[in-house]
Amino acid sequence: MAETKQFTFADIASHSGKKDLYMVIHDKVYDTTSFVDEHPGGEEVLLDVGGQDATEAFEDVGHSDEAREILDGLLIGDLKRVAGDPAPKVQAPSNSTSSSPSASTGMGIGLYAVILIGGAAAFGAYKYMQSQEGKA
Ligand code: HEM
Repeated sequence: MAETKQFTFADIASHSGKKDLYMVIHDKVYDTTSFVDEHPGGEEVLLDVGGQDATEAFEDVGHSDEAREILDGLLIGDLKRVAGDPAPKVQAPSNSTSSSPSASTGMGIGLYAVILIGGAAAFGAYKYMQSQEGKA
C-alpha cells in the first residue's frame, strides 16, 4: 500500500454512523463500515466507538490474530494528532488475564528490576560477609 492518508480526530469523528464508520486503533485509522454487520462481538460495540479512538476497547477484549488480520484489511490511513486531541491510548491496560500478549512487556521490566535489586542485595551481602571474615 503506497498511500498513507492522514486523518485528524476531527475527520474521524465525522464518520461515526453505521453506514460510514471509522475508528482509530493504535494510531491507525480503519474504515469498519463493511465489517459492522460481520463483527462476532456485535455491531453495537463498534458503533459505540465509531468515530473515536477504539484502542482500549479493542485490546480489552483480547482479540485474536485473526481479528488483527481483518483489521489490516480495513486500514485506510494514519492518525494525525493535532493540539487538543485526546492523549494516545497506545499502552493497553493489562488488568485482565495474563493471556493478553501485552502483559509480557510489563513483566519484562518488572523481572529486570527484580534481578537488578536482587543482584545488588546479594553483592552487598557478599561484601559484608567478606568484611566480617577479615575482622575475625
Ligand atoms: C474493527 C475492529 C474490530 C475487529 C476487526 C474485530 C474482530 C473481531 C473478531 C474476529 C472477533 C471473534 C473473536 C476473535 O477472533 O478475537 C471479535 C469478537 C469480539 N469483539 Fe471485536 N473486533 C473489532 C473491534 C471491537 C471493538 C471496538 C469492541 C469493543 C468492545 C469489540 C468487542 C468484541 C467482543 C466483545 C467480542 C467477543 C464476542 C464473543 O465472543 O461473543 N470488537 N471481534
